[in-house]
Amino acid sequence: MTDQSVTRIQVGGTEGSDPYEVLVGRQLLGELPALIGRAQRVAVLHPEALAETGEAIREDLASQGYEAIAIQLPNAEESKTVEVAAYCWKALGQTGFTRSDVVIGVGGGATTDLAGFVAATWLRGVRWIALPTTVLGMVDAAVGGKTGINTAEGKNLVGAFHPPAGVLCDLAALDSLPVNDYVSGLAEIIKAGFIADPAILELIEADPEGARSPAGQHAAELIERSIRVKAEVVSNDLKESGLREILNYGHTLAHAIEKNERYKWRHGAAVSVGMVFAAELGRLAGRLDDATADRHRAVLESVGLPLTYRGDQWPKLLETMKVDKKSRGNLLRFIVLDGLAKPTVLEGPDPAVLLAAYGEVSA
Ligand SMILES: NC(=O)c1ccc[n+]([C@@H]2O[C@H](COP(=O)([O-])OP(=O)(O)OC[C@H]3O[C@@H](n4cnc5c(N)ncnc54)[C@H](O)[C@@H]3O)[C@@H](O)[C@H]2O)c1
Ligand SMILES: O=C(O)C(=O)C[C@@H](O)[C@H](O)[C@H](O)COP(=O)(O)O
Ligand SMILES: [Zn+2]
Repeated sequence: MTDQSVTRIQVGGTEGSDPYEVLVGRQLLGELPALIGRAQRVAVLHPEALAETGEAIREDLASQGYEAIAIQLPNAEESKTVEVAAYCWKALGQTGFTRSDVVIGVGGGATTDLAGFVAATWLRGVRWIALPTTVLGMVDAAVGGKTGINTAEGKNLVGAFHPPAGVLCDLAALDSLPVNDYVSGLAEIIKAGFIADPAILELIEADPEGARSPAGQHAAELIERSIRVKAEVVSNDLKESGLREILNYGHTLAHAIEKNERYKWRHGAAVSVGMVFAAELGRLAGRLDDATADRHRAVLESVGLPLTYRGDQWPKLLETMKVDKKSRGNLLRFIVLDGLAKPTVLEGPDPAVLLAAYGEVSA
């Protein structure tokens, strides 16, 4: 892809929601006014790490005549709390934010989850635009309209389905991302490879070192392929009545690990361990062949993602997994693979099989 080209990926338009586009390219801010539409006020929500970017966007919008405010959020998972949401509601209230005004979330997945949630709840729902600045935000969090915050009991337990009006993925933003965060986003890209698009796995396996950098030869292709996987799924099942659950591959254990680590682990790192666990669960349940299960370890390790977690934590993790959103009553449900790109649900696995699968990821 040349610097000038912009890829447009359509999303949604089902279940009463408006369709929107995910744009991937560079210098996309010129697209903002069309997305903002006739709003008078805009609020630019950004993390501390992107203070300059947030202020530059605010100034640019103010110079175009919008009443623009910037709301600075804590970095990373610390922003996904009810206290931070309340801080934003207060700022919107004091600015006189009405139903025709627009929230803009500029940052990683934590920022866009929080910004989308604030937009979903303010006046029972105002428009919002996502400007993801991490790989993970571009390929997953900003697309699909899942917004939310954490509670003391677990990850993303409060939220709403509230799709954005548009998503602008400016690849230049990735140049300032620490390598650890870039690699964390690869976990969701690899997830897309295992559940739907094995060409992703082949691209990474051919050049794992290149995959770790935005300068890598296939960076844009990996991002676009993953967005297409997500767009296809959420366009067919926005509110997760079935199909969308496949995007939760690896997440049942991952969310329990994140909570156990008080959200100091990056989401992608936890998803990496969670996918190895899910692969072992699939294998032990007689669904997944050995080669595909082993391929998880190989590709995740090749880019530097973790494969194991503390063995002594199983009872706590199991307890947390019970409030996973895929659970139904006392029934635990996991996404596993019947084969490469063949995701399916495993309901109520034998506790001994669960424990054995955890043994395979225990450090
Ligand atoms: N809604 C969804 O469908 C969905 C999907 C996947 C993940 N998520 C959520 O996304 C979150 C993880 O997102 P993430 O991995 O992007 O992490 P993040 O949002 O926590 O960002 C990681 C760190 O990078 C900083 N940062 C962001 N962009 C930067 C840039 N361009 N340059 C320098 N620093 C930058 C952030 O301030 C933060 O400190 C989790 O809360 C996860 O639950 C949501
Ligand atoms: O979009 C989805 O649906 C996903 O499951 C994508 C996940 O990568 C993402 O982490 C999501 O936030 C998890 O959703 P949750 O409903 O399990 O909180
Ligand atoms: Zn995720």
